[in-house]
Amino acid sequence: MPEFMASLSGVTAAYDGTPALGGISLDLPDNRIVAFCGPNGSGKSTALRVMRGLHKVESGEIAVAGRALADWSPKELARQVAMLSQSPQAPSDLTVEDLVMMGRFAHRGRFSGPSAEDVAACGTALRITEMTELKHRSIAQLSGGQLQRAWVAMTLAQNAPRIFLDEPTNHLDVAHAFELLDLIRHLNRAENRSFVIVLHDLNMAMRYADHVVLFKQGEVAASGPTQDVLTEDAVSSVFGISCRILPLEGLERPVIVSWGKNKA
Ligand SMILES: Nc1ncnc2c1ncn2[C@@H]1O[C@H](COP(=O)(O)OP(=O)(O)OP(=O)(O)O)[C@@H](O)[C@H]1O
Repeated sequence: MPEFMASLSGVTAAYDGTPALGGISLDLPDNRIVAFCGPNGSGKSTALRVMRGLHKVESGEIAVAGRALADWSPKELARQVAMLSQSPQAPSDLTVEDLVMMGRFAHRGRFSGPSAEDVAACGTALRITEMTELKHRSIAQLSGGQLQRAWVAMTLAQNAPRIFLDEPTNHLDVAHAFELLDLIRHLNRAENRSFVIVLHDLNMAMRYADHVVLFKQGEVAASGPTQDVLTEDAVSSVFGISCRILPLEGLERPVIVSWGKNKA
């Protein structure tokens, strides 16, 4: 088993010549929940996309599961890493069940129908995301949070050992956000699946992540075990806000309290 689910060395990336990643180096531990945190536009999504081979790097090296990204075939990589991007698109007349079945593309032959294994994987993904009752509904007729859960189900149906999720709690109410993160923790602890999750809620990152990468302006400001990275100084300096990190009785990890840019 590889030590790192992904390693980046001196990776630069750009959009139409404008830099988005300025030479980042990272080793992301395998079998862990890794959170990417940082301000808007700091490079979190771009880092995920280059790690999944969806955006070309300008320079630098990337390895996934101990093997250079360029050495994976697209289908092999899809079996290895499932990714949910921030604003995924699909035809609106698809049903939830059709969408989730799309997650099985890496396991299916070009002209073959779904196998018993495909059907079982989709059934499990629908059940664990609580979408079974809505499986016949068209995706155009879902609420924002239901649609997000349908996309998460599609990503989980891929049954990849490594899963990248870009803001998976988008549109979810607080209870469903906790449920999703509990599910991620269960899939990590019970099935050894590795996750990289982009999270804006620092308290969610504090509670659920084993490892945090803090991005700032296309650079890595800090990367390491959650409580070593999410310190008052680091959060204040990366986000430009005042905060305190306080223990709360009954919780294993402390909570981050911020009152914005002003001093108390
Ligand atoms: N498709 C694109 N075309 C041009 N520039 C882009 C594109 N996507 C991102 N960028 C730019 O690249 C930089 C990094 O963006 P990225 O989406 O990686 O940041 P992020 O940390 O994920 O942001 P957010 O928290 O807002 O989702 C930003 O300056 C952004 O404007």
